Amino acid sequence: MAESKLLLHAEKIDKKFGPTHAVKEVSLDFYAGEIHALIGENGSGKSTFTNMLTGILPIGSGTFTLDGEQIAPKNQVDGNHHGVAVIVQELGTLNGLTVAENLFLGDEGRFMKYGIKNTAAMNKKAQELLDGFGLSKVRATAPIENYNFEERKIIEILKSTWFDPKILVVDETTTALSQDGREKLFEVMRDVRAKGHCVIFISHDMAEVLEMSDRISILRDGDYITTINASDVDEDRLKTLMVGREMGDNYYRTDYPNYVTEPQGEIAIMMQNVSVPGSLDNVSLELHKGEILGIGGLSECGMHEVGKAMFGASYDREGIVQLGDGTPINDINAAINNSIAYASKDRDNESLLINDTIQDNITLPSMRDMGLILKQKDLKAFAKKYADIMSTKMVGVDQYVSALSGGNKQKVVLARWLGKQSNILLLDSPTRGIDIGVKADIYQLLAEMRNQGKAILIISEEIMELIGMCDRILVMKDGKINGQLFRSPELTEQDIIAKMI
Ligand SMILES: Nc1ncnc2c1ncn2[C@@H]1O[C@H](COP(=O)(O)OP(=O)(O)OP(=O)(O)O)[C@@H](O)[C@H]1O
Repeated sequence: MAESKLLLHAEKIDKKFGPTHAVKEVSLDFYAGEIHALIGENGSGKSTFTNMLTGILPIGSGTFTLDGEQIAPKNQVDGNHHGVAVIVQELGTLNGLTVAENLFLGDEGRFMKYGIKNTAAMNKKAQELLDGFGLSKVRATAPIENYNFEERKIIEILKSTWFDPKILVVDETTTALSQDGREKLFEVMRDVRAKGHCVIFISHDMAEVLEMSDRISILRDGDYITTINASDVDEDRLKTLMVGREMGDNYYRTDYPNYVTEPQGEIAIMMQNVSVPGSLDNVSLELHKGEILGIGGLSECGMHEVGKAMFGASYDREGIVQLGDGTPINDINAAINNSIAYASKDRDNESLLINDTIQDNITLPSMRDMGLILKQKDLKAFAKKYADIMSTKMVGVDQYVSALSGGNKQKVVLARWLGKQSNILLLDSPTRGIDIGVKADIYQLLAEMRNQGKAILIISEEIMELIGMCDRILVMKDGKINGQLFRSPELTEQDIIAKMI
């Protein structure tokens, strides 16, 4: 750690949501010039703790003292004015506004003169910031909706740092980013530390936590457990501290089927010459029954459109998507009727009915299989069964999804498709935000489904996940497939990266 000046002190910070005691009198010190990781299982209180610091949530009780001054931000903009910024887990930019308006949201005052906003000056300043951040292709005047999830995340990184915050909270952001986006974020985090400020870094990736942080604090079920120096622990020790028990280190599949260059099994679904403007350029691929097919690539390679296009959810799709028997899949209804499941990377906007209950979210696509008369009791039991299989941390299935932690929301998405018993699963970033314990369970579940003959597509930014789980990996670049690699114990991250760039 560069310096050891106390920058932020949290004193008995506490928060309850009805019956859920999310954060229990947590006291913690953060120093100037450190990257301080906050780790814990899904629902352990990490986001609730930092959301109180950054003004997203009101403080239940307790105090935050930043640089000698007690702060209790009323909202995120107020937080910014107190020197704290956050990059949130989901989308932190607002639709309906331009890029420039998003960048300066709450800070428009700096461009006001005599009560009139100088939009030209605001756009000019925004473009300067974008250019300086290596984002020249993003136009300050364009609506934010013109940009995809990752681009919006990068814009959000810029938004959270241009005013030089003393504390930057990075809440499970890396899994939303591809390799190059991640490097950009790490660069920003190192810069904040070098300036003698502090990064609070929330991540479920233990290797990344060890690589990036100076100190690590652990929360378990809302309780503060301990703080350790990153240099004093290894991954296994961290995992044990986090979950409170020893963890095996075999997450992934250990089998290596002996086909080497040919996928086997019938074709479940295929794309032929599919193009989507700006994303996919004449892509053809086949997904087989009993196969886990991976798709990887750098940002802007188009990989996140593949799942959408196969699910019939892309706008302006050209080309053919059909099942092995020729049934066309041109819209979401046809996809669901033909036993196809899709989990989007943009979980809150595209996968969940965020203002609805866990029960509705899980039962929705299965209702059509449950007969004409739906009994509340049966729907509830159905939802509970699959939420429990996914170890969803919740008060009950009548709880709103918006009240769940990020990782638990993802469990609800997976529980929905598990309940539907879909034969074709198109999973974009399936373990994004999921803690290591549940991650291991999901991998086991996917391996079992594969053995039952289901066809599974995993689109992932996590190269190790692709290597560990897939029979075959397609690497995309510039909207096209740039290479194919087969499962092998010899396959390395470098083999995949080489085809990405
Ligand atoms: N707005 C809310 N209303 C009710 N309960 C909530 C709300 N926000 C969070 N909770 C609950 O508080 C607990 C802590 O959630 P929190 O989001 O802080 O966990 P987390 O450690 O950040 O998890 P993750 O790793 O999944 O992001 C969870 O049980 C969650 O369901």
